[in-house]
Amino acid sequence: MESLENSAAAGTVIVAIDGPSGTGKSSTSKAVAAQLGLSYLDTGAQYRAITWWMVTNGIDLTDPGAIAAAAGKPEIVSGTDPAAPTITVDGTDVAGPIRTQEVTSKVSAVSAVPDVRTRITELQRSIALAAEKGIVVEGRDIGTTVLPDADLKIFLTASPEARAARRSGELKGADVNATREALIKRDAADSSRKTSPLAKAGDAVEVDTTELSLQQVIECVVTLVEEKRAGK
Ligand SMILES: Nc1ncnc2c1ncn2[C@@H]1O[C@H](COP(=O)(O)OP(=O)(O)O)[C@@H](O)[C@H]1O
Ligand SMILES: Nc1ccn([C@H]2C[C@H](O)[C@@H](COP(=O)(O)OP(=O)(O)O)O2)c(=O)n1
Repeated sequence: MESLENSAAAGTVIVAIDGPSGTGKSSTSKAVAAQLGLSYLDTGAQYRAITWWMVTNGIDLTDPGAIAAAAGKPEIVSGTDPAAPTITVDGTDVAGPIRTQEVTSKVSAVSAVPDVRTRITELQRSIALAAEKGIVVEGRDIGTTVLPDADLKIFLTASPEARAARRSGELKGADVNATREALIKRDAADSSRKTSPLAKAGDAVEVDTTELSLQQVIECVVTLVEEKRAGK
């Protein structure tokens, strides 16, 4: 891999934002990238896209060997404009289909398979290297594994209750308790997998968003990026 420090030296900034589901990673990352003129990458969307392809192609998702054998097949392309992020699989726009309940319930099993992670991690690093002005990359293992040399690492947290309330607000009519249980189950799977689990990097700044508005979280992260840029 070409050193990501080269791009940082050229005046770009690489920001890694990790955390569990519903902590505000996507909304915060998109807004921070837009405000600072940076690219934006939703790595969860990539894991969802490969999961959608496996479901659509009838891969047995109870068999890690079958998942690994198919991991290299789909071509996943992410558009990194924070104002209009896109995701395609073999040229098909999958922005809608990757958000279904079926994909959400299966994505942890697919993303736990090492061959899937190797492939998607390579893709993520090449996208980060290509970002001329820098990039905000959000996910679960960005600060720990994908971009360990990121200029700034943020780890967002929030209580399960706050996260479930936010998510069920999005899924109209969804039961908050059921949403909460599903979130906790997915976080546990993502945190306990052997390869590159959801984890806070030792040098990440933790921001508890439970009592903060989205605007407050955005301002906090923008300030941290500006401080980094100013060399503080
Ligand atoms: N600090 C916050 N306060 C209230 N709602 C928030 C906050 N941060 C995000 N949200 C809302 O919660 C939902 C989930 O946020 P999202 O950014 O998708 O989280 P994640 O990417 O971590 O899963 C969205 O509807 C978003 O608008
Ligand atoms: N860097 C990443 C990003 C996501 N994943 C996996 C684990 C997550 O449960 C799924 C979906 O991620 P996504 O960020 O879309 O999830 P939510 O927006 O929190 O619902 O992908 C991962 O393993 N590594």
